[in-house]
Amino acid sequence: MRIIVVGKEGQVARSLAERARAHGAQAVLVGRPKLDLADPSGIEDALIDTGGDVIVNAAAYTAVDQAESDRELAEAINGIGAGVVAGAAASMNVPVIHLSTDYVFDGTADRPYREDDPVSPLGVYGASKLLGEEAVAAEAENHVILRTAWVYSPFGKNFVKTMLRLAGEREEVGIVADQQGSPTSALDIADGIIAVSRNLIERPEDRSLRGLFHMAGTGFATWAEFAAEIFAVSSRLGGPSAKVRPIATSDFPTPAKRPANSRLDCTKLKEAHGVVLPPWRSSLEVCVKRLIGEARKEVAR
Ligand SMILES: NC(=O)C1=CN([C@@H]2O[C@H](COP(=O)(O)OP(=O)(O)OC[C@H]3O[C@@H](n4cnc5c(N)ncnc54)[C@H](O)[C@@H]3O)[C@@H](O)[C@H]2O)C=CC1
Repeated sequence: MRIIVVGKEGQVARSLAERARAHGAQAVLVGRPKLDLADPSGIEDALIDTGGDVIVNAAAYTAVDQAESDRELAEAINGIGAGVVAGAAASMNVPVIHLSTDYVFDGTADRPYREDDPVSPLGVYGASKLLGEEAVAAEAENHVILRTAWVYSPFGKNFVKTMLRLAGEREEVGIVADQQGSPTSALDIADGIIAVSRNLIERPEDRSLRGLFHMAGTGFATWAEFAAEIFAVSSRLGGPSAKVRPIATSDFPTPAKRPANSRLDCTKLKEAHGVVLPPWRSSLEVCVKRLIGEARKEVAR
């Protein structure tokens, strides 16, 4: 199976590149300058030129706060560009897997969100990702949209790397304790995407495999609990650690509002695709171990 991955540098794109081989698959990454989601004119040609059995769109405008003052570009990349990728997949007659976000919800529900719950994004980023969901569904019948949340990995910028850096600089960090979600390893997302890809290719007529699904790490936490676990694992491994001071969202104002409840109910994915991501704590341990190991190697060099 040859997977065309849109995006070259992102957490999910790099995780797909790393995990594909372990699954006997090949991931071919295509991104700027060859494919720019903000420039629809070159997208289909770049995808046809790359060629593959399935397209995964792992690229997006992901700067949540910056998007508040950059609506046009966020909508071009996350909305229009995503639709053009899906349209190209349809004309190539291959399935498309698109990534979306918990930020399509306003976070006011008192239980984990299901796929058919009403959407109501709080900011420009969430609204632009919702446009993308609608465009993908309109352009390609043979699609899967995977909403995920709180993504971290050994790659790029993310909460785990930020916490480990801060632990090296401070004794205490203030972390919001009134937002809940599921920390999700991009490496687990990659494993999940590869399993979903195989299902789509092996069962081209099965409609239950197509459509919208939630895919996040198993179990829930607040950001403060997530940070405390990062420090606990790091400290066990002899890495940097800090004390977590729980704070309220209102103590940490940001340009974009975040949902208080980002919990995603992933039952539909399990029932249709047989995919369940591992408990968030076990995947977090793998990532922290790897980051501390890499930092030690760097120092030894
Ligand atoms: N990071 C997170 O916590 C969450 C991410 N998601 C979604 O998951 C997907 C993957 O996210 P990450 O890997 O964390 O993102 P990332 O921010 O690590 O990577 C985004 C990638 O998109 C590429 N990109 C940006 N603009 C582009 C353009 N105009 N043309 C081509 N490529 C472009 C970047 O170069 C980068 O490779 C995205 O769709 C994101 O919206 C959903 C929920 C949470």
